[in-house]
Amino acid sequence: MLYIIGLGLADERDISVKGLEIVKRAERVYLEAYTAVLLVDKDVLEAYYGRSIIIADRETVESQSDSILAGADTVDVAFLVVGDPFSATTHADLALRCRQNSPQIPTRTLPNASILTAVGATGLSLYSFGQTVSMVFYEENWRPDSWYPKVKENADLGLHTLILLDIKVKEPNLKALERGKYVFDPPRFMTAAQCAEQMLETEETRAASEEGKSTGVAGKERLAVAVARLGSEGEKIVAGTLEELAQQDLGKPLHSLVLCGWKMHEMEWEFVRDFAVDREKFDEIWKRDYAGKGVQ
Ligand SMILES: C[S@@+](CC[C@H](N)C(=O)[O-])C[C@H]1O[C@@H](n2cnc3c(N)ncnc32)[C@H](O)[C@@H]1O
Repeated sequence: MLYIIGLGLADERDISVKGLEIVKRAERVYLEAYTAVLLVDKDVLEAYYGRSIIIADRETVESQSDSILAGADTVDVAFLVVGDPFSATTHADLALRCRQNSPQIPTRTLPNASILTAVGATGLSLYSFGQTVSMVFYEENWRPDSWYPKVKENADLGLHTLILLDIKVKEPNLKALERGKYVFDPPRFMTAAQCAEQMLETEETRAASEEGKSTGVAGKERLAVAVARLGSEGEKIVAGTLEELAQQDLGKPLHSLVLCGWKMHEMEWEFVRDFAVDREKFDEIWKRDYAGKGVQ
């Protein structure tokens, strides 16, 4: 059996009791370590679980899954995923390969907390979120803004947008590669401030280009909520305009950003304003542009 086990969001103790029992008795234990990370290192997990763990990077999971699935039709293999295994990740692929395997490999999933629901701690109603989008690191010649039309679609419906931020682990260093050397860059995690900055830049670029490309959905005075390390003791939530949040340092990863929808309800506003960098400004903008007004 392949057990796909969610680890939750913060540390080694967020695994469920059921999950831990399986980890303790499984033949092999893998940790998927590229779509999200816990706030603790592998050795802390190993000490708590009493098991050694094999790190499964993207290459292993996507191109060498046979090594993970080997023998899983007869023995138990545990595949650990940070957060919830089927939330904002692509592990349906691994489960599908189990079905297609001959003989078929039975699978079982153990769900856990996910950023998709933990974000409710901001006070924004999960009923009022539209499609989730991802923000990748802008590079010198590559500044993809495919997130923009999706944010616009959500905004047209008055809905909030959860923006998940880029994680780069085990990326080959391109300069070294040109010299024939295979070395990895240090891991990089996008901050909420970097995300806000990129959004403002895209809005500005669109405003300066052909008419109609800029809609204001990522303008300086759009209200948003930045979150860091949700679910951990040191979690942080800060609300403000995109311009304000581009200046906020929320500390260690992981971070996410929520862009507030026009229909932000009074009850949501009351909750969120407690996290505001500048409460007066937050209130003023909410009353002027939001407060259930619908599309502007
Ligand atoms: C690809 S998603 C993986 C989601 C995971 N499977 C889950 O269910 O939460 C990873 C992104 O979610 C966000 N994220 C995950 N955990 C977080 C946390 N505890 N606090 C804030 N953001 C988090 C970050 O933006 C991170 O880059």
